[in-house]
Amino acid sequence: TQFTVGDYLAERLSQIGIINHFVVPGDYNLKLLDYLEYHPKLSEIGCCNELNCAFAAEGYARAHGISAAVVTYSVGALTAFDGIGGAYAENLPVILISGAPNTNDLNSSHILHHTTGTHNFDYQMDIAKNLTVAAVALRRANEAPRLIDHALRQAVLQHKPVYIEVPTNMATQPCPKPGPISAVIEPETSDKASLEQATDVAADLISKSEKPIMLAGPKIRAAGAEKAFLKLAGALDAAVVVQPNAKSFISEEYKNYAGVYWGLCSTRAADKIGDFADFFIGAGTVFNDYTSNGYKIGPSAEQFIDSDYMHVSLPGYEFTRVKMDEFLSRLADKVSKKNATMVEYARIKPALLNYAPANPKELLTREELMRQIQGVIDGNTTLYAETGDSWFNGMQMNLPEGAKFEIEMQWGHIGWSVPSALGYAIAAPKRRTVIMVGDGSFQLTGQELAQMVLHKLPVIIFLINNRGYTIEIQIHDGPYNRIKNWDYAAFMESFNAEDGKAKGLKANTGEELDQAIQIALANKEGPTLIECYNHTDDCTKELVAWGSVVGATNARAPAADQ
Ligand SMILES: Cc1ncc(Cn2nnc(CCOP(=O)(O)OP(=O)(O)O)c2C)c(N)n1
Ligand SMILES: [Mg+2]
Repeated sequence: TQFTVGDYLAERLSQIGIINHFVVPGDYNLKLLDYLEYHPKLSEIGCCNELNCAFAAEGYARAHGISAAVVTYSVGALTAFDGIGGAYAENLPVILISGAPNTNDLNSSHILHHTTGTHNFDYQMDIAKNLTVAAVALRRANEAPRLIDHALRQAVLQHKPVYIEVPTNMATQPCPKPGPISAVIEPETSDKASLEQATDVAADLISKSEKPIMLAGPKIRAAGAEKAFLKLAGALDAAVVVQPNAKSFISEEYKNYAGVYWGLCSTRAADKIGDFADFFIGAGTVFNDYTSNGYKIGPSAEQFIDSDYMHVSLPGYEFTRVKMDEFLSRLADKVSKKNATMVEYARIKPALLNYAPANPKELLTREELMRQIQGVIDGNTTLYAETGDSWFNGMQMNLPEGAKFEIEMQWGHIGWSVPSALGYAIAAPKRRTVIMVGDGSFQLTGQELAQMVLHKLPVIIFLINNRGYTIEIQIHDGPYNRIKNWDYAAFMESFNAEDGKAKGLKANTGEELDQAIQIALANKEGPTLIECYNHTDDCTKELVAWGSVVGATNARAPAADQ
């Protein structure tokens, strides 16, 4: 049969490593979906809506490295864009593929369905350009190979989302076969002279410091620089702290690990050893308003080196085209031991958080809830922490070697965790995926549990029901933070319909939670949701403190000269 544009796109998606792609069908993309299904190494995962489809692809990329979501034009893509903005914010290469009107209609007087009913067909591409690092529209079959390869290469190199628009009559068009995939995936490398000079300058700054500390930020995973970071940490033998949205990117059992560096929300006295240090060697850090507690924590520019995927910032210097991992690895060859922060940390290192068991008959407290969730986390577990007090509860969890932690602190879209964890579990079915999600967040996207039932994914969902938007209450309260309660356990069971194996359980006491967890761990045939009682006022002290700082930061008056 004739090789087509649809075959080209399918082959390229498979060649960059995608096995499952996430879809919501629509008449603008049905033929394209057929070609993806024809491909022997691609199979689709259907989602209930396009926001969840984009989030599921985002989660697949967290576990698998790269992903694709396929949606229909306008009514599909516009909600998918919310998840794509999240993928951009979180440095995840999601390839958003959208159906589009037949090319014959684009410059005609025809009015088409799913559009605003005008002759303007550009609004979708205009939005896509703001939320991706490459946005292409396949208007002629002979251009498809070049445009597809360009978009995919930008996703692979920059670890950011891209957009490919496929008119409904394009997938079937004849198209040349692809050349070697190296054209798309060949990595970039540093400019040699810049790499040498950047590491000379950095080594000199470090030699002049007395107590350097290392700080891993959220972009270190996207840059694939974790090993190089540890090579430098080993050469220096300095203390290592991580930003909250880099938790687990460095093993919490690493000999020099000193906790999450997040001011008053820190763990393991990371803030104290950070205050002791006189120089920060950062990698992939982002001090946004939430991770800097209202711009109140973090090193001064004079005592801070940082690096992103392809550039390095040092006091008085900026080097472009220097790759983070190559920079860290090369720098490790040029530094000598400077372990003052590890010597000091040995003196101040606190005992690990360890709550005493509560009376099993008593109403669940937050501490008892967290003590029992801690017990579920083993070296094969990935813990998802949804926006809410789950951020602060999750942050305090101690992760054994091999455990992973997923959070979305830059985009911070409530409801992200359930669909994202679906994608994650599809990519990594052998891992134990556990979600901590509040009642408010869950109400946005909980229906995606249906796919976990369909695909028999044994995800464990701790639905923390504190009757409302507690994180918002702590930032600024009002009637809008109260929500209608659901029967979340029944909601979970409702997805079984005639043949599912999901379980929806309620836990109001320590004893009920313990029993529910045993049932959840034994349920290999589907997800288990445990609706946990949590009194509205029983939240972390960190959320209370952080909420007031963030609330005040949000409320700053306009600067006088604005
Ligand atoms: C898409 C989206 N819409 C609104 C918000 C604002 N927001 N952030 N957190 C919340 C409430 C979260 O409530 P829950 O999930 O119940 O969490 P907690 O009660 O804090 O444990 C809102 C409404 C948001 N972060 N994302
Ligand atoms: Mg809540």
